[in-house]
Amino acid sequence: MLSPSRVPALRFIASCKLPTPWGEFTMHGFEEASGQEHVALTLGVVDDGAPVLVRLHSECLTGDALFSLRCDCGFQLEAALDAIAEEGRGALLYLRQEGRGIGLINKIRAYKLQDGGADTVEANEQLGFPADMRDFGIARDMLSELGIHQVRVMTNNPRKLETLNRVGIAVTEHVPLKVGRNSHNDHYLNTKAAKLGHLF
Ligand SMILES: Nc1nc2c(ncn2[C@@H]2O[C@H](COP(=O)(O)OP(=O)(O)OP(=O)(O)O)[C@@H](O)[C@H]2O)c(=O)[nH]1
Ligand SMILES: [Zn+2]
Repeated sequence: MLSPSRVPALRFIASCKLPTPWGEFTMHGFEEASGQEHVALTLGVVDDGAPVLVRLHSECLTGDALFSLRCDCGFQLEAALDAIAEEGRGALLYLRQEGRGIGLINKIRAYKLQDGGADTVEANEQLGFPADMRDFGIARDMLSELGIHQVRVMTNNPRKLETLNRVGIAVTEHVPLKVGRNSHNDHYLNTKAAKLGHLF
């Protein structure tokens, strides 16, 4: 249950079935006051109080849908769905935070700067953005609405774990998600470890 004393950052809209190669998920739609939309996919019973295997996945159109090798996102998305399907229970929050929050067109601008030699953090900064604009706090309202209060989180990003604990979602386990390293994203992943604190 959401605390009555605070206004949720986003609102639950509707749920439907979503059959996939990994099984039949339920897809839940949410909307922020700004109009930004997010979805969660759940498999099995997730509101029984036991810790739930969860992935907070930030939108990456290029990696998730267009098979880009510049990052590890598509591989992580598949690995997370594999793990949830194997347990028969879990949740994937698909957060519409494209380009670490700067949006798709700005991510293309950032990629162009990286084509010219900047690293992923320098490119954001040259465009006038912080290295990472994402607020993972929005996951609290999605998880609360789904009846999930304890999570086992698949990520390499310690900021996701810290944020969930800070907003009152108990992280009972950190599950690393190290997949998809290749010659195109090797430098990018090393920069994330060195400058953004990712655990590899
Ligand atoms: N601005 C910018 N965004 C990027 C770049 N490469 C990937 N992204 C975005 O970064 C987000 C994914 O972040 P990652 O740092 O790969 O991973 P994470 O979500 O922090 O951590 P994990 O849970 O371990 O995946 C997605 O929104 C991508 O669109 C880049 O070079 N520049
Ligand atoms: Zn990506």
